[in-house]
Amino acid sequence: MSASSQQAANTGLRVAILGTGKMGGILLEAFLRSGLFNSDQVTATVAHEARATALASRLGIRATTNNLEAAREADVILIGVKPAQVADLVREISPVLSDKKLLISFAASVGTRAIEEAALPASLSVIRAMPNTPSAVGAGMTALCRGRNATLEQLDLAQRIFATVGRAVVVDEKHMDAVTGLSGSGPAFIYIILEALAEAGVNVGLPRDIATQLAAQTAYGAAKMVLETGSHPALLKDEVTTPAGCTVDGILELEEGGVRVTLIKAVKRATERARQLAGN
Ligand SMILES: NC(=O)C1=CN([C@@H]2O[C@H](COP(=O)(O)OP(=O)(O)OC[C@H]3O[C@@H](n4cnc5c(N)ncnc54)[C@H](OP(=O)(O)O)[C@@H]3O)[C@@H](O)[C@H]2O)C=CC1
Ligand SMILES: O=C(O)[C@@H]1CCC=N1
Repeated sequence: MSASSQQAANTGLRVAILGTGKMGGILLEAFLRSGLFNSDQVTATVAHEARATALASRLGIRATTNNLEAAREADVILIGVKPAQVADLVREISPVLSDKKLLISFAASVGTRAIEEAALPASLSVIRAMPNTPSAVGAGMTALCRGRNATLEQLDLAQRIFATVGRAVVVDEKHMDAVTGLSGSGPAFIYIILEALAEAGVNVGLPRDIATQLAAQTAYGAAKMVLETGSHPALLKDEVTTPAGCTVDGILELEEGGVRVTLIKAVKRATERARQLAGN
């Protein structure tokens, strides 16, 4: 059963998502679907009134452009604005922050220390998360780390929250930009690979809808094999590669095209950029 179809125990907590754009919207809808929060426990904020109105009427939640009001009533505050906006937003809501609230930022690049320094009180509990968009279908991957004031219980709460939308792991904060470059940006890299595989299927004569299905299910199956067998991907690849068969010919093309190096460089570039995003 996928995580999205599992009902989670309601936390009984009030939550505010400040910056409910693409990622925030995906998390919000998934949390509501899982039963983790009911619509009357959630407030979402955005920059534009029209978007707030649309969100409120579509999801039956309270949506506003007023961050202070939303944060005042929340036990858990999720931050999903652009990295360069995080510090200002935290300063804006500081008058209503207290030791009793937990702040979880899922903005790329912004460290827990920077958030703690922008916040009053200085003892605010901060957790940093890096989710990804497959959270929309319960197949998300989120990495979490805690700031200096967050307790293990709060980290556990954050892990339970994100586990309702997929897998959630705890990492050292020093790894968060690498996580961003790999699993945060990763879905975009995989979509390009799927698009290319589907195009390849069309090139060898398959109808596009079938080719897309074959490509996506093959990627899903291969990913599931890695996760569920625990086998090294190289060993699983060897199972497919019949001596003097056709797979090895395809692999030769991949190696000649530098697919490994290209993917390594893509994650490296995304990680390097993630390190800079808080600044601009
Ligand atoms: N997209 C992804 O795959 C992932 C994104 N992230 C992180 O999530 C964050 C948002 O990214 P994404 O969702 O892609 O971007 P979006 O541009 O879709 O979302 C940003 C949201 O912030 C809102 N906003 C802007 N200013 C304010 C403000 N002052 N107060 C309240 N809300 C405000 C915008 O409102 P409006 O809609 O009205 O313009 C918009 O809804 C980033 O920090 C990113 O690093 C993390 C993991 C994955
Ligand atoms: O592209 C970005 O900056 C965000 C962070 C990870 C995924 N999307």
